[in-house]
Amino acid sequence: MSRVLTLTLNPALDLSIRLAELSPGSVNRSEESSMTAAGKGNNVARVLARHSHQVAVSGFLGRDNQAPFERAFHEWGAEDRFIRVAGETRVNVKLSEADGRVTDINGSGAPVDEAAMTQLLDDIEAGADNLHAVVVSGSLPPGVAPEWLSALIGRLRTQGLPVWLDSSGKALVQGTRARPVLIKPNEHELAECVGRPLPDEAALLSAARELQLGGIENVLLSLGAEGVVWLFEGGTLRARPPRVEVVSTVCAGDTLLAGTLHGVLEGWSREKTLRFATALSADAVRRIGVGRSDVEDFTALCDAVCVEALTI
Ligand SMILES: Nc1ncnc2c1ncn2[C@@H]1O[C@H](COP(=O)(O)OP(=O)(O)O)[C@@H](O)[C@H]1O
Ligand SMILES: O=P(O)(O)OC[C@H]1O[C@](O)(COP(=O)(O)O)[C@@H](O)[C@@H]1O
Repeated sequence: MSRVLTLTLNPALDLSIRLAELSPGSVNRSEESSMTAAGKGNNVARVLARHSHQVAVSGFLGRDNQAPFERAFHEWGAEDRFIRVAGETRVNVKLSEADGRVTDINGSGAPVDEAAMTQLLDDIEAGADNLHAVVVSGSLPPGVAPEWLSALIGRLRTQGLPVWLDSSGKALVQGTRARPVLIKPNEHELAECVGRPLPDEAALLSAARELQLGGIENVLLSLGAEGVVWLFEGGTLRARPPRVEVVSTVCAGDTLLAGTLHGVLEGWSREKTLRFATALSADAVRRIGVGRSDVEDFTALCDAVCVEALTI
């Protein structure tokens, strides 16, 4: 069992709605809906806690609707170290249609002030002992600048902590400058990060390698249904998931990151780690929410993942 801190600076309540087909501009009827405590770091925490790691969750949480988060953290067995801020945590809407199409409507989040940012830094400094990894995931709320994120990652690194970063836009650009040990961009995020279009797989792989050679030890490039490419010093592994029935792709990226971190913390080989993480994220798309490894066919799912070494 390892100790992990997840930082979700901009958490969310995910309102997931399943419907046959979205008809914009008219009254739609849902087939199923649910509200879940989420946000990228929290989703990672949920998966890690389920795999027996000791997890602390932190970031900024709106005081006015914190009850469902507190219930969820308690249920997951995660230590709640969120800094409370004024107002409500955002609600993100996820519309999943029968054909697998997902429409995300993500809010901007509750504003965060300097005092809360200082409190978070102090709390991290006080509670960083014996951590095996820190996951920093998701977008930034109003008031938090990408440069602050970069400084935060720099500080964690100075404390000797391996930081895993999954973000987007300017936060990813600035966060990457502080050299986390791993980043997990999808293709759009990678293009934003290097500041140029990446029209095909060759362009994507060479941009990912560029970042890795520039000092990011691991780049985990996620490619949706096409799978994932893991670039590290001296090698590249590619994994392809089996075809699965798509219910919702929301949380697939968070599950992939959590599954990879689980394998690394367990000391597994990269091949075993990537196979597991790819299978876990394939399971995530079969359901609303994060992937599960306690399902009956999980071994078969792992066996069906195709892992190969690439020479790039
Ligand atoms: N349709 C799918 N079938 C099987 N696996 C999938 C599918 N979509 C995503 N995945 C898995 O989930 C991972 C993350 O998905 P991706 O969409 O790339 O991430 P993000 O949600 O961060 O954009 C992929 O690398 C892949 O392993
Ligand atoms: O912080 P962001 O980038 O707005 O993303 C938050 C959203 O991403 C999620 O964490 C899902 O992320 P992935 O689909 O990339 O795994 C949702 O739970 C949440 O609503």
